[in-house]
Amino acid sequence: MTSLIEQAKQKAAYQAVDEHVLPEHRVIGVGSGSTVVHVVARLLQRDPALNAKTVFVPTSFQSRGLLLDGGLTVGDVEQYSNIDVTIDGADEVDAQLNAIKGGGAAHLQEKVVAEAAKKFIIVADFRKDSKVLGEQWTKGVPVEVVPFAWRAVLKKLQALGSSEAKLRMAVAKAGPVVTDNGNFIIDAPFGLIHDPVKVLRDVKLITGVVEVGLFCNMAEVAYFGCEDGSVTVRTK
Ligand SMILES: O=C(CO)[C@H](O)[C@H](O)COP(=O)(O)O
Repeated sequence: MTSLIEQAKQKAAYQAVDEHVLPEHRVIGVGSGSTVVHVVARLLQRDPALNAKTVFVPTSFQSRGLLLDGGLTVGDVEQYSNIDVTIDGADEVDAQLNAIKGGGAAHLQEKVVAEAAKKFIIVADFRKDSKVLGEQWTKGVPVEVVPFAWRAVLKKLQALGSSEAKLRMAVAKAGPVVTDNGNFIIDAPFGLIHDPVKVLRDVKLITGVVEVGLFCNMAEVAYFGCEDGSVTVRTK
């Protein structure tokens, strides 16, 4: 039986695809994570003739695999820098639609594909819905760093007020998580983030930081699957 959370993810994903992936769209960005699995499932329920005319731009090894397994045509932002719409998950979304992303360590490619899109849509379950970032997602802001600089970046993050910042360690491998881009991830908690743009700027200015998992002023709409089976749609 599907759990409440899985049902919530599915409802949000299906509604977002139904409302934002249009027959005339030719290039669709596809985010990463467990909610995006439902996005791809819904895309695969479309008319196969429509999918055959469409290119899908993945944001990670995981989402590329989902698309290829579904027999869809994949492309990259180098070939397709104008994306009609990108749909992605999030770790937390605030009242203004700013988001924390990178729980799956894919936020660099996710941000590039989101920024290349005319519309960026977030799909999530009820646990991700917050007023202020840092309320629900307390693991910290994911920060992708070049490996040789990680200790230097960690010190700078601590100096910026993230005293609990730490290198993300792998689970089924000794040592750190290595991203799809060959980098490391530092998770940097900043408590409640009332000004995510400032945190984004401050962290991005640290030399050695590749990308910060704060997506500010990017999403047009967020779909949250709720516990009661409904979907909350939040627009800017
Ligand atoms: O940002 C991400 C990966 O880098 C994911 O979109 C985010 O972690 C949400 O994942 P899930 O849908 O599994 O909760």
